[in-house]
Amino acid sequence: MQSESLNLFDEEPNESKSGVSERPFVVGKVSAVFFSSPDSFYKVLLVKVSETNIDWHEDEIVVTGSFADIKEEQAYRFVGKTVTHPKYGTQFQAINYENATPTTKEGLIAYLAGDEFKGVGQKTAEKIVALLGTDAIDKIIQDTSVLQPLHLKKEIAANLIAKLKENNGMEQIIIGLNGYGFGSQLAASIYNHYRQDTLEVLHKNPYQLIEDIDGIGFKKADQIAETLGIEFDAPARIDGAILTALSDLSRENGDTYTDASALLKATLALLEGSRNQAIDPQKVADELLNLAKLGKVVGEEKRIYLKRLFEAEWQIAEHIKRLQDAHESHSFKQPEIQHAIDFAQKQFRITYDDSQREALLKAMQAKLFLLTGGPGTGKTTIINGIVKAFASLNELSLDVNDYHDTPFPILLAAPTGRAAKRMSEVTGLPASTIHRMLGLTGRETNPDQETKDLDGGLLIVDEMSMVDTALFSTLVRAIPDHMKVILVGDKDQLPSVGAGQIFNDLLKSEMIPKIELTKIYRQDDESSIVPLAHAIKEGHLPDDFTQNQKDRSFIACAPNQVDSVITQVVKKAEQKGFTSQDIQVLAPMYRGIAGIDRLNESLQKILNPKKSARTKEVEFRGQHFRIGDKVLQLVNVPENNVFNGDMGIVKGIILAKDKGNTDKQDKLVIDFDENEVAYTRKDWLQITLAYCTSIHKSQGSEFKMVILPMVQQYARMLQRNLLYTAVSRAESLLILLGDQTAFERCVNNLAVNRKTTLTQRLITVISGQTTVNKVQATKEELSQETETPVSQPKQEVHVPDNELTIQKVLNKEIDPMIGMQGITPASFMKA
Ligand SMILES: Nc1ncnc2c1ncn2[C@@H]1O[C@H](COP(=O)(O)OP(=O)(O)OP(=O)(O)O)[C@@H](O)[C@H]1O
Repeated sequence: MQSESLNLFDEEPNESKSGVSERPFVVGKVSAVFFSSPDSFYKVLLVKVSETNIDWHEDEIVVTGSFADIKEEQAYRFVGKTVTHPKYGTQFQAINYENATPTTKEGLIAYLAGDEFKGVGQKTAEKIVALLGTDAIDKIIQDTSVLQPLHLKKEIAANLIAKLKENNGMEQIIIGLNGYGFGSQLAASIYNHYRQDTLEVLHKNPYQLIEDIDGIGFKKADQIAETLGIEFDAPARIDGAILTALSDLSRENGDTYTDASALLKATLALLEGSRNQAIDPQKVADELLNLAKLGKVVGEEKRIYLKRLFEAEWQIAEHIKRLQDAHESHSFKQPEIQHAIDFAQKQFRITYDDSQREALLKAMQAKLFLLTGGPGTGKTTIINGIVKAFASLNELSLDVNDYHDTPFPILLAAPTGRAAKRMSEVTGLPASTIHRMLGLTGRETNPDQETKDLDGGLLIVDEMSMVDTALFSTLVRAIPDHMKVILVGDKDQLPSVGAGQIFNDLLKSEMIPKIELTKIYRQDDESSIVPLAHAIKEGHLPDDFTQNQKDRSFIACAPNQVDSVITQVVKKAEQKGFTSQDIQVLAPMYRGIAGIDRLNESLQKILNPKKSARTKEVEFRGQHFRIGDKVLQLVNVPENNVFNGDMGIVKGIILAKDKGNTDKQDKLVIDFDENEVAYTRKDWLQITLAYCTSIHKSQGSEFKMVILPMVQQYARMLQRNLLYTAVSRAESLLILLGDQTAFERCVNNLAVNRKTTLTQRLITVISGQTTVNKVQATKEELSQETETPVSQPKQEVHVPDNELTIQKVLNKEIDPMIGMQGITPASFMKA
C-alpha cells in the first residue's frame, strides 16, 4: 500500500548503501502505543526495529508523530529524522509513515483472518489472497466487485469492505496530511472538518482551507498549491488571496468593510510575497468580481465586505426591528413605573437625579434601551434600579432559591468572565458571559451557529463596548420577541477586539431609546481618578496632572527607566501590604523595553521570585511559570468555565517525571476563583503571565491599584480611548509614569472611527429611510436592477495604476447589487 507523500521536508536525505539517497526510515512492528493525544493525531510509539538506515543498534526505538489509528503488533515504515529529546533521549520523529503490513502472503492472510474482520477466518483469508494477491486490500478498496467470485456472505463482505475502507481511508488521509507537513493538531482540525473528503478538497483547492480551518493562512495553502502545480495566476489562488486580505484587513482595523484600493494592495502583497511573481492587477479585479458573483464577498457602492460581516450587520438591524416591533409580556403605565422607581429608590436608599430617573423610566417603557456613561456616573446603580423595578412591576421574586424548576427570569450577561463576575457581585444575582448564556464555546467559525434559546423577561448586557459584530448578531438572533433588552456600556472605551463598533453604532443611529449619564458621583468621595478619566474623555489633561494627589501620582521617566521605576513602585506597594492581585500594571504593547513581556519578567522577579535552584518551574515560549504566579487566560474554554480575560494563580506544577503522574505529561494547575483547571503543555498557549497585561485585555475589569506607563515608543497605540480605558480600570490608586507628552498625545489623538455600516442599516430597516442606494429594494426591483446595472459616480481623484484597474471595475462593472441578487434585507433574518 503506497501512500502519496509530497516532498515538503527540508531534512537532508541519507545516502543509502546502494548509493541512492534515501530519507532516514525505520521499519518495524509497533510493540506499544505509549501516548495517544485525545484531540490530535499525535502519538508516541515503541517500535521493534526490523530495518532502518539510521545509526541505531538497539532492538526498539521510540517513534513520535502524527498517525491515524495505529495498531499494536502491526508493522509500519516511518520516514523522518532522529532527534534528541532532553528528557527522553534519542527518538525517531516521523514526518510520515505507511502501513508496512502485510507485504507477504502469510502476513496478509493473518491480517485478514484477524478479529477485526468478522466472519473472515483463515480459510476465507487464504482464498482472498489466492485470488487477489498481496495487493488484495488496494484492489478491494478500488473496486469491491473483485470479491464476487468468492461468493462471500453479504454481511461478511460488507463488513470486510467497510472495515478496510475505514482503516485505510483515515490512514491515507493522515498520511496525506503528514505529507503536506501539517502538525498533528492541524491535521486533526482538517480531518474533523472534511472527514473522508479531506484529500479531495486539498487537491482540488487548497485555498479552501484558509476559509474553513483556523490556523491555516495563505502562505501555507499556497505552499501546498505550488506542489500540486497550481499556477501563480490561477483563479483559485487569487480568490484565496483576496479573501485572506479582506479578512486580515477587517481584523487589523476592526472595520466591517474595506475599499478597493486597500484590498488590491493587500491582495497583491500576499500573492507576490508568497511566490515572488508579479500578478496583473486586472486579474485580481476580475476575480473580485467573480467572488462577488459567487456571493463570497459583497460589493456595495465603494465598499467591499466579507459576506458574513455584510450579513451580520443586516441581521442585527432586522432583529433589532423585530424586537422593537414585538410587545413585552406585560407593559405598564407611566404612574405604575414611577411607583416602581420610587420603590427601588427606597430599597437602595438613594435619590436618583433627573437623568437617572429618566433612564429608569425609558428603560421600563422601551422594549430595547441603551445606557451609556463614564465611570462613576451610576450605570450599575441604574442596572440595579431596573432589576428592582422590573421585578416589582412583574411581581417576580429576586431570590434565586425560589426558582428550582424554572429558570431565573432576569438574564445578566457581559462579554468577559471578569465583567460577568463583577455584574453578579454588584447586583447579587447570577450573571454569565454572553458565550456561556448562549451555549457557545467562542471557537465557533460558522456565523449561523445554533445557540441555546434564551428564556426570561429581561436581559441586561453590560460592557457593551467590548461586543463585536459577530457576537452581537448571534446574540440578537437568540433573543425571543417578548424579552426586554437593556444594553449598557461606556461608549468612549476601546471598541471590541473583533470587527465593528456595535455599541457606538447603535447609539449613533438614534433609532433606539437611549440615555447618556454624565453626572459623576464618585467625585464626592474625593477621588481624583474619575475626574481624570472624564477630562481625558473630553480631550484634555487636568492642570494638576503631574501633581501628586491622594489617589494618583505621576512619575516622569524615560522609556528605558520604565522597567526600574515600576519595579520600585511595586516593591513599595508590596511592603505596604498590597498583593499581586491588588496591583495591576497595564501597558499598550507587548514588545520593546517598556513592553508587556519585559515588564512581566521584571515583575515576576519581585512578586514571585525563584527562591532556590530547587524551586519548581516550567518554561514555555520564553516565560517561566512557578507556583504562585498570576496568569491571564487568553481564550474562552467554557468546558472548564474559564474565559478570555480571566485571571488565575498557578496552584500546582506536576512534572512528567513526577511519581504518581500516570499520564506522564507536564501540567500546570491554575486556580480561577476556586475553579481549578489543569493545563497540559499543549494548552499553555492559552495562558500568559499577568503581572502586566494589555489595556485591551483589562477591559471589563477593575483593580485596586493600576500602574500605567506611557511613552512615545508606544507610537500608534497612543490614543484617547486607550488611555481612558486604562485610567478607568483603577479603583483606588493610579500611578502614571513615563513621558507627559505621550499622555498628551493620547488625549489629542481621537481614535479613527471604524468603517462600519450598521448605523445605516438600522436607519434603513427601522425608519424605512434609504441611506444606501439599493439595499432596501424589493425582490422584483432587484431582479430588474440586475438587468440594467446602475453605474456609480465617476471618481475624480487621481489613483495609481493598480487602483485605477479596480476602480474601473467598481465603477463600471460591480453594481451595488453584487452578491445581493434576489435578496432583500429580510433574507438576513435567521430565525
Ligand atoms: N443618585 C445617586 N445618589 C448618590 N450616589 C449615587 C447616585 N448614583 C450613583 N451613586 C453612587 O456613585 C457611585 C458610582 O456609581 P456606579 O457604580 O453605579 O457607577 P458606574 O457608572 O457603574 O461606574 P463604573 O463604570 O466605574 O463601575 C456608587 O457609589 C453609587 O452608589
